[in-house]
Amino acid sequence: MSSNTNNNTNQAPAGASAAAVAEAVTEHILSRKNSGTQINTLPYVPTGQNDETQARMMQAMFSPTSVVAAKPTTATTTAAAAASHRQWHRFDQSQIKVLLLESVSPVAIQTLEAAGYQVESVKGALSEAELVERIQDVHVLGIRSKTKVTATVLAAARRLLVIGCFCIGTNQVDLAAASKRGVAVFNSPYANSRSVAEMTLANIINLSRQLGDRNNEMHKGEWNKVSKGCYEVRGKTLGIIGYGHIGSQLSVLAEALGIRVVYHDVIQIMPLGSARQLRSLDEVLGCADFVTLHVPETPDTKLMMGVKELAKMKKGSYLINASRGTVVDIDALAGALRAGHLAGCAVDVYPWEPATNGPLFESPLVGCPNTLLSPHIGGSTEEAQRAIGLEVSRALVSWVAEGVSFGSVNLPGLALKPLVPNPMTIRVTNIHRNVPGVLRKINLLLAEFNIERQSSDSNGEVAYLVADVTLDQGKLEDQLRTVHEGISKLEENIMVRVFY
Ligand SMILES: NC(=O)c1ccc[n+]([C@@H]2O[C@H](COP(=O)([O-])OP(=O)(O)OC[C@H]3O[C@@H](n4cnc5c(N)ncnc54)[C@H](O)[C@@H]3O)[C@@H](O)[C@H]2O)c1
Ligand SMILES: O=C(O)[C@H](O)COP(=O)(O)O
Repeated sequence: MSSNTNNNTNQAPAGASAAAVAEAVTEHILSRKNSGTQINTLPYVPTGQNDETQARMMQAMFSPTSVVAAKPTTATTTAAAAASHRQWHRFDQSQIKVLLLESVSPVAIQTLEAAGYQVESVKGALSEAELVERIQDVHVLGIRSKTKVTATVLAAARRLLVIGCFCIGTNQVDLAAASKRGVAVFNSPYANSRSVAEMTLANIINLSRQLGDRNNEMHKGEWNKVSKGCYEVRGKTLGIIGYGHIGSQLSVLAEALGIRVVYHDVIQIMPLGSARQLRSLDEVLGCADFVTLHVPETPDTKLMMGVKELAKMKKGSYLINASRGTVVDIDALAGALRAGHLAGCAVDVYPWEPATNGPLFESPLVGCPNTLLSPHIGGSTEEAQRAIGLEVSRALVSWVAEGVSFGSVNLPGLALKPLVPNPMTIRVTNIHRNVPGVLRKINLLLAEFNIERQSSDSNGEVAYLVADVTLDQGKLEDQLRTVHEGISKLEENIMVRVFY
């Protein structure tokens, strides 16, 4: 294998400095993005190259379209395999850079460090401009609900392979832009559902007994023993909007207290216990003593509780919002509370939330009667954060190290068997545009080898294919190159990675 194996036209000339090499690679990536053409760099690096070539090829290797990962060394790897792999500059897990924001659980840091990655953890969220600056060399980004990953951020994320949302919601990520760039997004779909359901139940009882107001008075030294306007929750009606993981969990807990449960959801969902699905939001608003929101942030749920909807709620009823701040018109809610139409509210999420802890919160709800405000802590329990930390960090490692997309919220989820422990078997993974004929082109490239297994699935505009392919003894280098280059050059290609 000659030292001039990288035949991309934008590569730095021989003898170029490390800085020039980095520039050349950057330029190459930009030109690809601008022109829509595909990167044609060789991601695997033959040994025995001079430092410059190594540096250049490492740069190429860590561009997002051409990472090649090696199988982690396992007990089953034979000496022959090791010898064979020694011909190549292996993908080094310690090169993977992880940026975690918003105080992600320490258990996630441990998992990612155990995988060999370089992990940087930041307490708060970052603004778009800060993230654009920080993300350029990052392969793995971990966030919670606050950090917005916009198309602009993604455009700056030249090396990004994956985003982990260490929470349920994924509305903070431009999922379509991520898919188009071959960036997988994972979340934790239900590890904090129970925590939110329990807090909502606590809020229902607290509102019904005006415990927030009594607590505030006592802290000011005021003894105010009253029963007027305070009720048991037994026999009252709870209206749940969004009967998903959280809504249905709450339904069960509430019925155990003797609360009647009705719900509204855009899809037909089997009621748990004695709960009843009503036909419309209005029907729920008209009969519930407590209305609680558990919908995702979507164009349809934006301001779904506005002036009109609040007016349709029963006089003296209560509203609880632990979903997303955009779902409720917060000025209208403050108006309904001050006018005495609503008897109270509990709010955990806001249209604007501070990026860090500190005395930064402002809201029209401050000072409203019987109003319980919490700083977006519905899912913030030790149990939930630990479970989320483990679940998401494991998904990130499986994606980076083996191309496993199962559980991805933006790419088709393929549950894959582990890599075959055969030194000649490689795993080819390819994200491509979902257009007619593309699978035929890929399979033409793979056809001359033994395909051990293959899966593919599509998800609107994007499809994902994984093939475990056994190459021929002694021809690994050439065949790897043929497969990688061939797929890279396809006009439908978004991202190709080969694991060996
Ligand atoms: N406060 C917190 O800390 C916290 C924690 C976890 C989740 N959340 C928020 O709660 C939301 C719900 O979580 P989940 O796990 O129950 O989600 P889920 O996806 O399991 O359930 C959401 C339900 O809402 C329904 N829905 C969607 N649009 C609707 C509409 N317009 N009208 C009625 N129903 C609609 C869906 O069909 C689904 O059944 C999350 O998307 C997240 O934004 C907040
Ligand atoms: O989407 C979620 O899971 C909740 O809103 C919790 O978000 P957080 O991790 O930022 O507290």
